[in-house]
Amino acid sequence: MAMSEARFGSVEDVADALADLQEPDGQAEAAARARDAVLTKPPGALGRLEELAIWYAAWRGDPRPGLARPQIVVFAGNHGIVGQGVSAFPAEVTAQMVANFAAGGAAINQLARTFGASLDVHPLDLDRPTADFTQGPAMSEQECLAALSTGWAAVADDADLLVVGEMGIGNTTSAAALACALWGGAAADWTGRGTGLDDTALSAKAGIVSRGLERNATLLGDPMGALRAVGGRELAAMAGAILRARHARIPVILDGFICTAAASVWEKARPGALDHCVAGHLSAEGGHGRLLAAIGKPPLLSLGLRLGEGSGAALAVGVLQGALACHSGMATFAEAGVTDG
Ligand SMILES: O=C(O)c1ccc[n+]([C@@H]2O[C@H](COP(=O)([O-])O)[C@@H](O)[C@H]2O)c1
Ligand SMILES: Cc1cc2nc[nH]c2cc1C
Repeated sequence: MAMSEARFGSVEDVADALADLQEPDGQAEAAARARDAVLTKPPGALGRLEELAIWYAAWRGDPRPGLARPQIVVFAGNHGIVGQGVSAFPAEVTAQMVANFAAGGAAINQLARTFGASLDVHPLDLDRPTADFTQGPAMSEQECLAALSTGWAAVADDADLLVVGEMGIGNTTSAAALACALWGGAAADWTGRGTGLDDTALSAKAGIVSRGLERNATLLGDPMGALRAVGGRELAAMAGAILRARHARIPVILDGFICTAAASVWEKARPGALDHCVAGHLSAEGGHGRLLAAIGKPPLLSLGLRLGEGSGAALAVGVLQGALACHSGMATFAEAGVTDG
């Protein structure tokens, strides 16, 4: 993308976008709630599906919505921190998995097809990893803005649901550092096994997260500064896509630990900025539960997944499809001639 086309040329552009957020449609929400109350079921019997459908109706401005064009976008990035031995897999797997996505062989390809979602994959400068954040900031301001802009541009205007996912060997280390910078606590609270570290490597990883936070301390007071200091290109791109979705009133299903860490930059900068998002699932990555609690989002699913790629969120698309099929398709008590309770 030419620089002149980039959505974010400066940090001020990002602050402006965050200051100017769309809100849900209160009338559609009230009408959806009224409809939910007269559907042929005991009140509340569809549990969290009911609030889920009403939430979606409010963001779409339609009290009886369908879900026709779910879009999954996966961003891939490489991380200098991998040189410190923080992953069970080598950095080359990031590009190899991008090839696997293109060939249709990854889990997310199967899940996208299962739930009728489009799938776009954006590799971000894979042959130019971010800097090792124990040595200095992972990204320059311009690198971070370029990745945010790529994410912003990746969202289809006519999508009616967005799932953002990622692929990036080493990115659970970045996500742990970002979560710790934003939400406080000890590095070990946020550090998990990623692709499968043993106990020794896990405690070394927490030490590396801690060193990275000390090294970048001057940048961490500001959420955007934290994103560029210890994040990565795919994290910034996910954040850009999530912000664009808010501007287009496209509801978002968040995926696992890395996706949630990236999204939480906006929640920290402006509480409520993620009101258009739900948490798709609870990842097995240590720290994800704590992070979901920090942003106040209970997960829809808890299946022990720790894959990334948007996989947990893609499964939750099926839950939302079910919620909307019931909400928009069920008969009312009056229509069905069923006696109200
Ligand atoms: O989504 C999650 O919660 C999640 C948890 C653990 C690992 N991952 C995936 O595994 C990769 C990062 O793991 P690691 O060990 O290389 O930091 C990256 O490609 C992620 O998509 C993803
Ligand atoms: C094989 C593999 C597939 C992945 N998909 C998302 N993260 C991943 C990490 C690895 C190692």
